Amino acid sequence: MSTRPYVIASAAVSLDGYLDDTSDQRLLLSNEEDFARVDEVRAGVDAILVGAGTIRTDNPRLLVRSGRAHPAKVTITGSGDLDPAANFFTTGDVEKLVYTSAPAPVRDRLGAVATVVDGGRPLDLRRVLADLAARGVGRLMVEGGGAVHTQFLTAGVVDELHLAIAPVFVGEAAAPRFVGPGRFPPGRLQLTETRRIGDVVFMRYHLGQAARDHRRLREAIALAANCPPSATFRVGAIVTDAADRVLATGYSGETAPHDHAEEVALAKLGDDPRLASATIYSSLEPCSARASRPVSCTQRILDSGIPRVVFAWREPDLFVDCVGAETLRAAGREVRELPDLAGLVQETNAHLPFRT
Ligand SMILES: NC(=O)C1=CN([C@@H]2O[C@H](COP(=O)(O)OP(=O)(O)OC[C@H]3O[C@@H](n4cnc5c(N)ncnc54)[C@H](OP(=O)(O)O)[C@@H]3O)[C@@H](O)[C@H]2O)C=CC1
Ligand SMILES: Nc1c(N[C@@H]2O[C@H](COP(=O)(O)O)[C@@H](O)[C@H]2O)[nH]c(=O)[nH]c1=O
Repeated sequence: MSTRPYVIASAAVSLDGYLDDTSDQRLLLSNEEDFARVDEVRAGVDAILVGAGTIRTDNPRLLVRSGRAHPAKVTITGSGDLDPAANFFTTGDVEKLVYTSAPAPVRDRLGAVATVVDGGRPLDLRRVLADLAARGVGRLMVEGGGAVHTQFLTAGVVDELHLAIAPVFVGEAAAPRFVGPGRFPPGRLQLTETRRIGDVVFMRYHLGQAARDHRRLREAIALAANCPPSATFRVGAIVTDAADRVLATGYSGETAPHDHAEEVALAKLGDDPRLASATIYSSLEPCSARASRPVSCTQRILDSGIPRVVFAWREPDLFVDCVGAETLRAAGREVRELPDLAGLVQETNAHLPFRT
């Protein structure tokens, strides 16, 4: 069972690594097009977190500009030195959560405008994240500032890092840096995207387990290219062990026309004991009902004991109403959806009349 949300850390930085300058005016490092990209990311998460320092300095609204639903807003503070009239609290009809190491005085100050939650003393990020997950936050965007980014990265709780590099120098020693000193995750991050956005360069990295998931899921998606022509979904699946070694692969129609990718891969493993700590990657959400065979892939995964399921594309309502992800989660399995890769799966399934 996942105990924390999927965490995306996001920042715009100057060429010399600063988040802002020391002036009273907020430094706009992103350009218009890059702010639109940030807006897309905001629209795809359940909550946005910034540190109390950012609320004091920027007075941000943290809303989605493009008319879609606003995510919840989250902050962390020790002092509770936050103005109840700040935009963070007064804008957007959404939940505002304040995690603090001093709940009683902070509740006195902010209890009327936010839900104040005990974050432990000292504040424990994993406890904060577990509480957010329990409140239904599956995806969290962390926008900063520097103290917050440093702590999330050094605590090893960041899955994706989004960095926009702006073509300016700040050059002030007292300005906030993207991160301060600390014990960061060792080794090189996995660079998964670079994009030129006008004069800004956008870079996306995956870290830790998220990097392994991203790589294996791309491989599963690529397997679907082997599927024979069909009037149904073309899907690829890979089962890995706890050390990320491939145990089995499968693709739709591999051994018979009605085969699903997951059932092919699972059939190759029988009741292999390594399934008890395995992950199954599938380009499509595992089916929960099917016309061609009596047992769904969701049921086969449950029967196999596999504790983790990672998929890219939530099944569109073309043939049946799929509740695979919900069913697996309800049974206590960890389910990771990587919607950023759904477009690749849709390309492989362009023969089907789904709408995006
Ligand atoms: N370019 C960009 O993308 C972004 C830039 N920024 C910039 O970053 C700057 C702010 O960064 P920074 O000053 O580092 O502040 P942060 O936004 O990182 O907030 C730091 C504050 O958060 C609270 N906090 C952090 N960790 C803990 C903890 N473990 N326990 C309790 N409270 C904690 C404390 O609040 P308290 O003091 O109340 O106890 C602390 O002072 C601003 O200039 C802003 O413009 C911000 C976001 C994005
Ligand atoms: N300056 C800066 C960012 N700043 C972030 O945006 C927040 C303000 O958002 P809003 O309330 O929507 O105006 C601010 O508090 C900080 O978290 N973000 C970026 O992607 N690029 C930028 O150049």
